[in-house]
Amino acid sequence: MLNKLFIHSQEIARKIDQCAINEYHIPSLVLMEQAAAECCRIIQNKEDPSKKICVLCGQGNNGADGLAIARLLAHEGYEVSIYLPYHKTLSQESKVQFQIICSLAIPYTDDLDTIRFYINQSDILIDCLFGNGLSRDIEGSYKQLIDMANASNKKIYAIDIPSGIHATSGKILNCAIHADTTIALDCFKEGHWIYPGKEYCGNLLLADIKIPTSLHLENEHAQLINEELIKEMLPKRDDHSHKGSFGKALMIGGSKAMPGALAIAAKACAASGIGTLTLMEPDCIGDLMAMKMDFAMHLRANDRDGHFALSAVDLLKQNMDQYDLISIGNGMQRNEITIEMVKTLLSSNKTVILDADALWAMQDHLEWLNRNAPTILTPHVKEMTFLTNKTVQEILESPFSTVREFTNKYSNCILILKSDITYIGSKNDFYVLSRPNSALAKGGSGDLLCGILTGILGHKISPSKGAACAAYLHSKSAEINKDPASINSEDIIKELAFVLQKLRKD
Ligand SMILES: NC(=O)C1=CN([C@@H]2O[C@H](COP(=O)(O)OP(=O)(O)OC[C@H]3O[C@@H](n4cnc5c(N)ncnc54)[C@H](OP(=O)(O)O)[C@@H]3O)[C@@H](O)[C@H]2O)[C@@H](O)CC1
Ligand SMILES: Nc1ncnc2c1ncn2[C@@H]1O[C@H](COP(=O)(O)OP(=O)(O)O)[C@@H](O)[C@H]1O
Ligand SMILES: [K+]
Repeated sequence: MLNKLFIHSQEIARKIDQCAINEYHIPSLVLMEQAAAECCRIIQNKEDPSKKICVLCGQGNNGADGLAIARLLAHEGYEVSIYLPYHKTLSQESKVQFQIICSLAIPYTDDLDTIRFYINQSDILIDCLFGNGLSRDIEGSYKQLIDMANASNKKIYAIDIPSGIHATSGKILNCAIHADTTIALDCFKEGHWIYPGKEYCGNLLLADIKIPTSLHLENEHAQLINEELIKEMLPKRDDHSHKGSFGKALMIGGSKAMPGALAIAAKACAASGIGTLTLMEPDCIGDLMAMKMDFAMHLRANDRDGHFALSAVDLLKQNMDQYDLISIGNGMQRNEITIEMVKTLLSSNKTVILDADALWAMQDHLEWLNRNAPTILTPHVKEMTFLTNKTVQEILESPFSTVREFTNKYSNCILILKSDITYIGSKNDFYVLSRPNSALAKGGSGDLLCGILTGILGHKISPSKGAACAAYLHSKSAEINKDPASINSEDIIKELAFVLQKLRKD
């Protein structure tokens, strides 16, 4: 049973396979048999044995997996046919698997017209043309096969990764199988979690092929966030505690035009268990904030034109030492004063969370991030353009390397790159959260996350683990039994209490 869901690049996944074979002495065919048995078990659980299955195999080891899967499915009583290219081009492992197929007399062909017939006769296709070894554009008969499979409208299971999707970039190399289900082998590949690769996977599952966990941990990896991981990491709350045990937070933000952003963040922070919370807001919204927030204390700063006046910078300098962690940005407005306040905070030794307008304020001052205390930044993809030289398109195409480049450069930063998939990186950890939910595709969702993050970081937890917990809590609390169009921040904050309770109890 896999308790950690690792994500690797093509190169590292290959290296891990090779290490398992050469250094741990697990024969390649043993790994393959394990992979085939798991795939067969998954398919058997979903498909009746009366179904006819056509397995499309390539010349490499993804194809060898396909031959082993075909054999096991035939053994379970499915009617199976196989496409296999000309014998001479096959990998060593494929040649062994092919001999077994021949001795069992399972029908196979390398002829495109015959395979068209087999595909039409089948209920299900299994795509084993290319896996982690795809290295260049697909042309010729392989392209014809992929087009044929996609046009057939049959249900398709892709093994390891849909053929045509590059395992690191998630890009389509000329054409790709559009799968209904993809069974990743041993680990996820980065390309499973980048568009368009993710979309081509359909329902994405992971098969454990029993490669030692240590091999994943000692190589560069990311982990997919799931409930088990969060249960392990979520900070406990000792009953013999006091308000000082759970952090003293200051949240800075708000303006006449956007008081709600700070209010939402503050409520989410309170609901996440912060010990004490103070809101620093411009005076013009002070009364409103006091009415909205029973729980918080208030540090009112002078206002000008509906936002902080310059004197807020001095007020911050005089007061900031009292707090353990400070967030800044929600509903704050983009102006020189925001830049000055961010600069002040980043010259301190406090844990700082930069959100929303505070991220804009960083665009010409990235050197401020070279500090000893942790800085947690929460950009959505557009805000990420303030922090790199990349365009939105380039960030979307390379989220793993975008985050890694940033955290390699700013080694005490934790970056939460937000979209319907969220990528969380630090110098030591990398987490990916994928729980698409249109309930969160609304203004204010980012403020909620910032509040939950501040609340969780008040507890004793490393900032990157805290960031992973906050991202999970945020999305899990938005999974409410209501139409997503109507789910609002109040609903999500209420649900958070039950999500936390369940995670801590189980
Ligand atoms: N024991 C193990 O190691 C385990 C491996 N496992 C399985 O192995 C899979 C990886 O196997 P793999 O490395 O053989 O790569 P695979 O994806 O089958 O294709 C490579 C072949 O395709 C060729 N080729 C590439 N691009 C091409 C193109 N555009 N058009 C045409 N040809 C192209 C390439 O040729 P070359 O580039 O060398 O000229 C080479 O011949 C992995 O996904 C998993 O399923 C698991 O069972 C776990 C244990
Ligand atoms: N379709 C979606 N599925 C899952 N999460 C989403 C989706 N759309 C947005 N989110 C999440 O909601 C939050 C939106 O943040 P942001 O864009 O900063 O919102 P705002 O600035 O309006 O508060 C992020 O955490 C993002 O990951
Ligand atoms: K495949």
